[in-house]
Amino acid sequence: MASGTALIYDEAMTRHKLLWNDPICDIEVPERLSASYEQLQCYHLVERCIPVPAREGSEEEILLVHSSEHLEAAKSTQAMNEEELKRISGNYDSFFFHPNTYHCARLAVGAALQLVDSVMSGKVCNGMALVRPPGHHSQRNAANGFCLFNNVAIAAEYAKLKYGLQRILIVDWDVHHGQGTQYIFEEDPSVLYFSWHRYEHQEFWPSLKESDYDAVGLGKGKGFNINLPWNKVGMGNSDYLAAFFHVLLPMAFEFDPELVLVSSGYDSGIGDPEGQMNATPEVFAHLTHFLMQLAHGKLCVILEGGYHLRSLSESVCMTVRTLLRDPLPQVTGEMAPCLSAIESIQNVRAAHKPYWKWLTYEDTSFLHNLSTKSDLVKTADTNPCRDDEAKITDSNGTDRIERFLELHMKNIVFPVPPIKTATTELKASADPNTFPVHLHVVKEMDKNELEALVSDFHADLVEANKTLLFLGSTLTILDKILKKEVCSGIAESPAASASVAVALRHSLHFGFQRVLCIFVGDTDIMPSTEDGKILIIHVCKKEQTGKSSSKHYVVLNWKEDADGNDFFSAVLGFILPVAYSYQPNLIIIAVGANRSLGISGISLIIGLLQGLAESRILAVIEDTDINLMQSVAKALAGASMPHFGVHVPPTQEKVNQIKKLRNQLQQDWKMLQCSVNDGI
Ligand SMILES: NCCCNCCCCCC(=O)CS
Ligand SMILES: [Zn+2]
Repeated sequence: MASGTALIYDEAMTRHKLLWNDPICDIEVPERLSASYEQLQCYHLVERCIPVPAREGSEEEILLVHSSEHLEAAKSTQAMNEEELKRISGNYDSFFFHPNTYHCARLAVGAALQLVDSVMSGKVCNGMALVRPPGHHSQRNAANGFCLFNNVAIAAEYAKLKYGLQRILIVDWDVHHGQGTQYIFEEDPSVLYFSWHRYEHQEFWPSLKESDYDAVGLGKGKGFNINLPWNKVGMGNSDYLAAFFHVLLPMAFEFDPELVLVSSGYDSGIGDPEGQMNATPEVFAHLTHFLMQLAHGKLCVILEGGYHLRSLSESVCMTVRTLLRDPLPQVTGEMAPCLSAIESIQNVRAAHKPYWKWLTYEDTSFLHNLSTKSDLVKTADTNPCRDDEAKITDSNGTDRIERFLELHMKNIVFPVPPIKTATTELKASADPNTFPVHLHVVKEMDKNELEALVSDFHADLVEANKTLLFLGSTLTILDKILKKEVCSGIAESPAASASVAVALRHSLHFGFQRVLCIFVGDTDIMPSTEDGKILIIHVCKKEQTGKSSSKHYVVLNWKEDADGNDFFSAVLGFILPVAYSYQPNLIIIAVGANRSLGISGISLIIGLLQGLAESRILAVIEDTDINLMQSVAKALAGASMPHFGVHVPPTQEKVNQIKKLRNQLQQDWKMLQCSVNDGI
């Protein structure tokens, strides 16, 4: 399993610059690259990455996407004087040439290809390429929107050709629609393209009809082009997370890509003059973390836009830190998507319903059927999504953004230590290669220390006759986590329910305010949760007599489908949104007897929830299945997800159960919202 993060940066790409006055293009400055790199150095992240050199993309590689006319036109600019450069630049929408542009654009292409090679060869697991000029607006025959060659599109074609890949996911979180990339792949089912973008009902550049949610791809490519238009500015962290939970991630897991490329534009971040959005840098750590759960972690992040230097730099650092598998900082802001975001999410889900199994069962419907979309334009008020925060990004807000970000980044807590998973003597740990990840083995708590602890706090929970010892490993590991000596841990227990009950009580006693417990399997002990300090999600086979779900105690009846894992939609569409709404300080994953989930379902939960609680996860395992222990250890240690078997969509009755729970709880846990029809 490859490890390590590549970083590609070449100072030569700073030599493309605007030579004349052009208020549209003057934000695409060389300092975008140097400031980002300097911030990475400042956080000591450069030295933790594996440096990979850029190279010039060859003409042949550029011709994978572009016409020879386009290539020749670009090549001819190297010898031009300023007047000629200005004239040829005028042939394109929002593009400028400099004598070095062609060379820089070839380096940007080559950097992207070097990154693909580093990941596909297993030299690294993932990486980031800091490049300019950007690429996602450029088309077969035209430069556009600061872009000359489409770096990410060429990287996708290159990966298909050289590595025979058949499923590549491109995630474009830049705030502009990568129409260039859409045009290149809209008939190609081997490339799933997802883009969200400021749209404002076609008011915002590039103001294209085909940037709307109903552009789903053409011919064989139908269903493989996903456009999520933002019809208001001021979108924030919760809007972006909801878009991942309810649109991108279910499709991405069903698509099961072999490689993930990110058109990583940070003009969707706060303070950017183009985007006017409110998402803060740490959200990019969470978005990156989710994508690392796909394609065995094979992820290539390639820079596109981002024009507020401080916002750009901080977001780049958040991305690289996550690629290095550092635990994620808590995401800030109210976990509630705004109405406009939910409308867009609902519409794009409805538009894609005919093409995706997981959607087939969801009774999504268009907000307004397409003919009345014009009504939306009339109703759309021009105010940004959240008036209060939007003030931060008003025009003369530059210095105020600096101050805001200065303060915001100071308040961001980076968990220490970076991910380290502890365990006590595991039966299997004798054989090191069964645990392919480094496990920090801790000494058991000694008997009298344990007796003192239990008798003080937990005697009522532990019947006298039960051997106290089994509590030992749970409390030993929990103590290490509470004291931040380790991030996560695995404890074996012959009675998961009792161990969990004591662990929950102990955590609250320690002072944690919100503990999320996901209990998989049958259990009888369910501690009281009414004060909101504990949220239980109980995944079990059979109907729990007399226990209906409530805000802090959710029962999810799920018996995994025999021939595959259908649990994706429950994790992505329900558990993840609830967990992110709750923002726990600690997560306890317990696996009791008769677990009704497969190992991949349990690993998926751990992998996706790891972004929460600063990665503080305690796993309490009753089921001594060695494969389960191994998978849990790998997931906790941040190793990328195992390959999930065949993706089977959940049955109608399982989807109905999720829908019912979503309707029942979406007022409490607002990240569950993905349509406005349910009378929000
Ligand atoms: N009234 C005309 C306004 C034109 N604005 C063009 C902005 C291009 C932005 C391209 C970009 O950021 C790439 S990521
Ligand atoms: Zn952009």
